[in-house]
Amino acid sequence: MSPTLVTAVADSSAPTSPPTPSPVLLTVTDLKVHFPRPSAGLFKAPEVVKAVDGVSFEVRRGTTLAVVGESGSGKTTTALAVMRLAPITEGSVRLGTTDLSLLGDDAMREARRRLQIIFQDPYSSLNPRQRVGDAVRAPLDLMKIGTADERARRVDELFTAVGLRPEQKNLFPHQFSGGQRQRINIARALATNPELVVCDEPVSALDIAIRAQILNLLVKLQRELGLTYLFISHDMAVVEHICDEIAVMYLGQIVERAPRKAFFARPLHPYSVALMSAVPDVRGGRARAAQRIQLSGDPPSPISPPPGCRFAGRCPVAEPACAEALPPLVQVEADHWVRCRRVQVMDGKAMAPLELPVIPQALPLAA
Ligand SMILES: Nc1ncnc2c1ncn2[C@@H]1O[C@H](COP(=O)(O)OP(=O)(O)OP(=O)(O)O)[C@@H](O)[C@H]1O
Repeated sequence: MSPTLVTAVADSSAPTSPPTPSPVLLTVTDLKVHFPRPSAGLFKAPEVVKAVDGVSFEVRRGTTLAVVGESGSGKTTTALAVMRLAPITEGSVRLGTTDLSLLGDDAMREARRRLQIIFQDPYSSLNPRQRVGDAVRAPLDLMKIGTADERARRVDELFTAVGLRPEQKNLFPHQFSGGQRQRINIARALATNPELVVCDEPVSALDIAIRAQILNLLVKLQRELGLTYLFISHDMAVVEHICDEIAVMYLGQIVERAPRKAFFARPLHPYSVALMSAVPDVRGGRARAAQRIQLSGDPPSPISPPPGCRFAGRCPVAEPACAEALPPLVQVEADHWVRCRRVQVMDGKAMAPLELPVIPQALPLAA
């Protein structure tokens, strides 16, 4: 018997331990992206838009972290900064052991093969006058990867991987549907064999019927190629389908971070609870929509965020103290982090100050 088989037999009687988590691929530490704006008047100081204001997270290899939040919360800017397509004001973005924030232009060009992005709009992200095969091959040409024959073979392989036929490479973008165009964008993003793929709302411009197909394709490719996704979305139903972990952003900061199961079972931050209560498709169907937690007002300006909790002015359970000092992001349960002074921990269990509305049991249909 070979030593490997001996080990396998011996292990079969051992108690099963939880699977070892994969190593961290992406580490974002205290990321800030501040955009200067010209001053509004001759004697006024220039203003700064604090689009991302101290964001930290990690993504493990082969897993998906979803970043959610309302429009303007800083999701896209975070994604662009990770790609080094938005200027990093402070903080660091590490891919494995490489600190992307320190790389010069040449080194960053080289690093780009390891991380790619898929944008929201499958229409505008393709050049209408370029054959789609050339578009998919472009990153390989640009980075001088492989010979001409190898690049051509790779394009065929990529078309097949995303569910298209290699012969379709000679067509132009207008000859494809929206879903097919997004498949072409995915093929292009995968051309250089990246480790990290940043997906910025990749299905929100598509018809509902096509969304599930593209999400399933992303899941399949992740499984087959061991991809790591940073997935930006405002759609909780989409996120529940695809993520392993979730981070909720509000006005440039993360207010809650948790594994998918824990978050969808019981969000803890009042903003997360309000977001979830507004989603008719996630847990509770229309009954949930009828009991929506209405938030009053708009988020404050990212130019002059309030000194305390940034959500305090709209929070249904805020106390006066909430407006005084910014609460830190605190770990309240295993891997579950919340930025809210109202979340208390008792006997190792976090208590939410605002619970999701109770879902009435569906009534049986009358005979
Ligand atoms: N280049 C820029 N210059 C100045 N302000 C910017 C710039 N890019 C983004 N912002 C501002 O930063 C804030 C965050 O924007 P961002 O697009 O990251 O939010 P988002 O959560 O992705 O929203 P959406 O879902 O609408 O794209 C917004 O107030 C936005 O107006």
